[in-house]
Amino acid sequence: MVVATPNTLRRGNKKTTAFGIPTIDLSEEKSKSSEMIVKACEDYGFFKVTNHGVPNKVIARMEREAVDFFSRPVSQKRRAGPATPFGYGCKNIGFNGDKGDLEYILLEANPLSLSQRSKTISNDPSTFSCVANDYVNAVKNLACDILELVAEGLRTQDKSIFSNLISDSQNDSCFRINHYPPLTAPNHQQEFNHNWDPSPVEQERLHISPPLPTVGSKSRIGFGEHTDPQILTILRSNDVNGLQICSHDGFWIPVPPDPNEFFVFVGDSFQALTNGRFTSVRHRVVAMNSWKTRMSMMYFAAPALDAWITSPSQIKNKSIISTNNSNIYRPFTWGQLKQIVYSLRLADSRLDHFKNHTQ
Ligand SMILES: C=C1C[C@]23C[C@@]1(O)CC[C@H]2[C@@]12CC[C@H](O)[C@@](C)(C(=O)O1)[C@H]2[C@@H]3C(=O)O
Ligand SMILES: O=C(O)CCC(=O)C(=O)O
Ligand SMILES: [Fe+2]
Repeated sequence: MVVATPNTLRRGNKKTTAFGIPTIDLSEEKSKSSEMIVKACEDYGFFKVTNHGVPNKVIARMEREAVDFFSRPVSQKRRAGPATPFGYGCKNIGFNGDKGDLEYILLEANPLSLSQRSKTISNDPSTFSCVANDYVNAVKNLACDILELVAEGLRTQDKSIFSNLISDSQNDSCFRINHYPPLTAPNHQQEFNHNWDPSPVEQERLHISPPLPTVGSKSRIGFGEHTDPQILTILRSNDVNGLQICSHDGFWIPVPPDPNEFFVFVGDSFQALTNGRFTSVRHRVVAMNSWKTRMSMMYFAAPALDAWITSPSQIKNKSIISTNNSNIYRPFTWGQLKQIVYSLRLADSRLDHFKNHTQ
């Protein structure tokens, strides 16, 4: 795959940043932003939102708690692990041998689990769980607003058809904080590896096979290419680069970081809900010549485990579903998709398992 240069990235006359990422200002008129969001979901499965309404204070507090956690000695961080899949993880992603150059915490996004898990994460668990809850609620509201705008843009009768899925009290959403080491600061890197590398005994137990994957000589894979399985992902990072998205024509597009704004990813479930009109965006994180640590926070908005993921009949008419009227996927529940997701590798494509045979 080729890393695109800025010139190859500009398409049409869409409102974009210098690097071609569609940007939607949520303070604009609803009809305009809903149309732009639908277009961005079709063209990229990815966009940036400005004037998102999430208070800076909520973001700053979450960032402070996360920085505090990752700066602890590894022995303390391990009390919150290993990630199975929730908890503290280091270099291992999922259960099937995927590796990345990062450490992370993966949390269930509901208040009860957050409060339980906080006890292993922080010396002041009630503050951590309160701060994480505030953050999760704020980004969940943002995700609901975006899903309502999508419904508006697709002209569905029920404007809450998608947002209801993730606001359900049984929703299975999760929250992840990733922490990537810098690539080029030798001392820092040494300290990072010293702190993070599992012992030889643990390496054997975890079936670790170094070295970590690379792309070219001056970069290392932080988080390998994949699509997110949920409906929507809401990402916020510090000002360190590394995130890349894959365009429909196969170019890796670097996404300039913007700590003040949020990035939104279409997930596999949204692809199925729109009968393939939207496609989930492949993305990855590549550590490149940076002296700084990247830290990103992702809210993965998912429905309840028993919720059916199927394209609503209202949007199955030809004017809205772009390709054809027939269902690409047979109906499945989020729980069924999740089971497939965890049986596969990071880069695998999961929706193929639910394709209708006539396709
Ligand atoms: C290798 C894996 C990790 C993952 C579950 C999987 O089997 C395949 C998808 C991975 C992913 C990517 C997006 C999110 O970060 C995540 C939490 C998810 O829902 O799917 C991770 C899973 C994980 O790290 O547990
Ligand atoms: O850390 C990032 O910037 C993105 C990570 C990601 O894609 C994920 O955790 O699913
Ligand atoms: Fe992702």
